[in-house]
Formats: sequence, structure tokens, C-alpha cells
Amino acid sequence: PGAKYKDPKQPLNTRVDDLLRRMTLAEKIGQMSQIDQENATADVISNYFIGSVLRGGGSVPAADAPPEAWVKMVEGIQRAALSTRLGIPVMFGIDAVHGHGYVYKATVFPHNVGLGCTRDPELAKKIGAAVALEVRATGIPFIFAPCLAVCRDPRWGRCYESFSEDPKLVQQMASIISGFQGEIPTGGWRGAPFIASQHNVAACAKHYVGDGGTASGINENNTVATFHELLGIHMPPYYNAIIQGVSTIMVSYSSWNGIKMHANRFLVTDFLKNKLRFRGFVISDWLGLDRITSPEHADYPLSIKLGILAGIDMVMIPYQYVEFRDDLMTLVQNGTIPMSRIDDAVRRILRVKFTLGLFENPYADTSLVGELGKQEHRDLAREAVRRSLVLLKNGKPGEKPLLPLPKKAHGGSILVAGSHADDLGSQCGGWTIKWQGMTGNNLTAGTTILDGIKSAVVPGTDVVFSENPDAGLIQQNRGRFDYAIVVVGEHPYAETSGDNLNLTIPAPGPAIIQNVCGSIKCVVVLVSGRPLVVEPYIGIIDALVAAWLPGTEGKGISDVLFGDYGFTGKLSRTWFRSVDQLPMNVGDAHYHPLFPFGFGLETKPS
Ligand SMILES: OC[C@@H]1[C@@H](O)[C@H](O)[C@@H](O)c2nc(-c3ccccc3)cn21
Repeated sequence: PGAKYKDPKQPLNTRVDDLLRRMTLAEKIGQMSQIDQENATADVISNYFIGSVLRGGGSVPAADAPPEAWVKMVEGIQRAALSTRLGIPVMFGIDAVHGHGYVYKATVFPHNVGLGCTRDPELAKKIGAAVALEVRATGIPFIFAPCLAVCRDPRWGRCYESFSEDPKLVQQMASIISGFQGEIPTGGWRGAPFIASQHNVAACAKHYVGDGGTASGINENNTVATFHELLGIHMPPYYNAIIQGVSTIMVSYSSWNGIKMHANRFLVTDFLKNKLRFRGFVISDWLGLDRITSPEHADYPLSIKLGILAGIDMVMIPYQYVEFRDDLMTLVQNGTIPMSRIDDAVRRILRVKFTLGLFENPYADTSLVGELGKQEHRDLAREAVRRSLVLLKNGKPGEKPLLPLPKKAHGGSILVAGSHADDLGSQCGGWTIKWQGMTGNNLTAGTTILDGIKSAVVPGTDVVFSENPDAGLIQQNRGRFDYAIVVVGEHPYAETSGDNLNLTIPAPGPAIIQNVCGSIKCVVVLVSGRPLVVEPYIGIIDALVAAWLPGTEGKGISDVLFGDYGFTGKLSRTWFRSVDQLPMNVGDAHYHPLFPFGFGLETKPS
């Protein structure tokens, strides 16, 4: 009969043990190696027994590639892996962090900071399930999501990837994992990886642990906290992730009290693997081992020794696979790293691959290509946009509310102004088509906020769009407009490029607010990854809406502005008065925000 590990009727652990004992050290190290797709040729995959490939820095099959092209690319890599002696399938991973954002015409959902404002775990699950289908449409079974950071300082460039500053709200939204992977059966199955079907994907809870607590929000920096504070603020979401059977956990670039997380055996092995009984695999971040030293890669053998002994199982190398293999081989052969550590890593990786069904289904289910960007998913994203919006002001003191806006202007025109009114890329933010995101309207398929406004007003209504209207013109024409919608905010960024100490609305946003709102009744819609400085303008603004980074479904904003739906969102983060107050989070002794955590005005559907 064939080898036991190839028999799906065998118990999982029997398959793992049977396969492990057949593997050479080179094959084991291969399984621990994740390389970037840019160097994943058939020869490299087969000669180095590569276990995983990611789409990382910047490669796509082609510009505007359809799902079939992604399927073909992943298939080529898989065929090479299956041609090896033991035929262990490769696991392809990608950052589907707000929908399958890297893929042309995928549905792009609101980034996590906005989803947190819905406070709806069931919505999170539905989104997870939809994203899993869009990822599977491209033949990919593994995503580096969700980010479970508890962002404690909005100056951090990754704060929009965090559901909230409040660990309990992040724990609630961690239910997105049950959408990605499928709902774990009640009872039994504690801590072991769980993937329900070929319509689900292996998820990755990241970045373990305390990524959102770095000093002054400096990316990849140091989180100063007692163990009690770490457990109280940053650890809770990982309990929820493990209970849901999360398959993988990614280690943070950051340090805890000066110790690099990628070298922290106490937290990765003693606590996560032994105390919390996490049974999936732990993956490093990109060059995470290299960055244990400064300068990075200064002593790769030392980096590998510290990272692997800390408990990292799979290494996102992503290019130095020869050096990684050679150095790790040496460290095992000279006894620095025991074979038992290697076997633990490979066992965990194989457990996830068997649970994913990769041995039985190494190739894509091409019947799913139609799931990418499906209207049903776009409708779900539009609902998420509606429910993520937070109404911070509605009418000046003593004046009647401005929202919901009338769809029919009373004789006048409607002015739409601002850099973000007609910019699909900016409303999607980072991790969209490109790592850093893009501005403009031809990056993918979607509707801008302006598109939504135009389709919401009654036909014949004059909507005037001026990205950056001249102050004089506004003055002269002020009588012409019933009201104005000013859409301004941040341009796309990701990771360190988003670190920002002043958090002011980028120019020319403030000038546009002052020019327009100084003359015309205005609602300001802020497109940003986090709270920004608004206090200087709040007096001249009639209504203020936090829209966060809504993604491709811009109609979700006009749906609520014009009253088809009411505002229901509540702040997932404290809205500071001034950056001098930061960090300032709900529960702090000194807490004098402009708008507190949980704040949000409501309107009824009109
Ligand atoms: O894309 C893979 C992972 C992602 O999952 C992590 O959340 C994130 O920290 C990350 N940064 C880089 C990355 C950083 C600098 C240059 C090139 C790539 C790569 N990655």
C-alpha cells in the first residue's frame, strides 16, 4: 500500500509522524523556508524543497492580472513542489488584509480601524468568509491576516490595521478568523489548527505580541510594559485566535522591554506554545530574523540561532534561501540547534498543510474564479462601509442637524470639494494593488465617494466637483450652493512610511475646509487611517464624518450621507484634541479627548 502520510484516512498525527521520519535534514529545512515569489523558480522550489512562497514586496503575475493568471502562477510553483521526492505541497501566502487587496478587481473592504467601529463580530465573520472565497479564486490557501494589534498610539503607521485601542473590541473582531478558516466545531479541537473546507484559507494572527504598543508609535520599535500590562492589553486577542483554531501566528518586528520578539523564547515557546498550547506554526516577519541584529543581517548565523531557538517554525527569508539553508544545516550539525526543535517546527507546518487539505487538493478549484469581486461581496463591503462611518458633529450649536442631506437641492447646486472625493486609491489606503497603495482611479474596480454622491441625488441635481476650489470663486458663488461636501484626508501609506508625529490633515485639506466651510454649509468627510487634528476647524464645520479607509465601495458613504441608512458607527479609537496628549486611551486616568472612545452620533434613515 502507499505511504501512510499519503492516505487521508489515516489520523492526522500518524500522517505527520510517517512523513517526518522519512525526511532528510535538507527537506526539513526546506519546509521551514518561505521565499518571495520573485525567486520561486521551479528549480529553486525543487532543489531547496521550499515549503512556502509569498507574494511580498511587489511581484504580481502581470499588471491587472485576472484570477486565472494568479491560478496559473501558483500552479507552476505547486507542480515543482510536487515533483520532489516526497511530494510535499507548497503553501502560497499573501496579505489579504482588507480583502484580496493586491489582486486587480478584488473587493476591497474597509481597513480594520473602520470595521472596529461596527462592533459586529458576525459582520467580521461574513467578511472573512467572503475574503476567503476571493483568495481561493486565485488558487491561494493562506493569508497573513488578521492583524490583531491593539494600537495604543495613532502616530503608528500601522494603526489602521488595528481594530481598536481596546483589547476587548479587538477580541470581538478577531472572530473574522472563523470567517477566513470556517467555524470550529464546539468542544474538542482546542488550539489545534482548523480549516473547514476548500472554500476557506489558513489565517495568520499577527504580529505577536505588543506590535501596537511601540513607543510613540515608532514602527518596529520597543514596547515598554510589565508582563501584567502586556497580558492585559496586547495578549487577549491571541486567546480568541487560538480558541478559533488559528493556523499560524506571525511574530512582531517590535521588541518587548528591549528584547526582540523574534528572539523571545519565553513569549514564543514557553508562553504561546506551552502555556497557551498553540499547535499551529509560528512564522517570522519579512527579514524578521535578519533584524534581530543591527545593522540587519550583520550576523545571520546568530539571527537564525536566536530565532529558531525562540520557537519560530517558518522563516519568511525571503531571498537568502541558500544562506539560510547552509547556516541552519551547520547549526543543527554542530548541535547548537537540536533536531527536536527542527522536528517540532516541521511537525507544526505539516499539521497545517494536512489540515488545509493541501495533500489532497494541491491545486486551485477553478470553479471559484467568479468569486473575485463578486457583486454579493461588494454589497457586503458597502454595508461594512455604511456601518463603519462615525458621525462626530451634526449641526452647529442651536442649528438644526445638517445630515441626512436632502437628495434634492432646493434650487441651488451641491458643491463637492477635496482631494479625496474622487480618488479610489486614497479611499482604499495601503495594501492595495501595491504594498504602499496608490492614488488615482485606475488601480482597480470600485466607486469613488463622488460617484456615490452623483448616483444618490435626484436626477437633474447640479453637482459641482472642484478638487481644490479657489477661495475667491467660493466667495463670489456662495449663494449658488445649498451645501458642500468636503472630502479630505491622508494619502495611502503602509508600515514605517505611515509613522507621523503631527497627525495634521495633509495640505491642502485644511485650506479647503476653511475656504468652503467658511462660506457654505458643509459636511466634512475625513478619509484617514486614524484620528487626525480637527479641533482648529471644528467650529466652522457644520457636520463631520470619520470615514476611515473605506475601500472600493464608495457608495456606502453616500448611502448614509443622504439618509438611505442611518449613522450607527461608534469610535474604535479615542479622538485626541492634540498630539501632545498621546498616547491617550480609554481607561487612562488623564482622559480629555475631543471625542471619546465609543462616541458616535446617530441619525435615522430618512
Ligand atoms: O507581506 C508580508 C509581511 C506582512 O504580512 C507583515 O504584516 C508586514 O510586517 C510585512 N512587511 C513586509 C516588508 C517590509 C519591508 C520591505 C518589504 C516587505 C512584509 N511583510
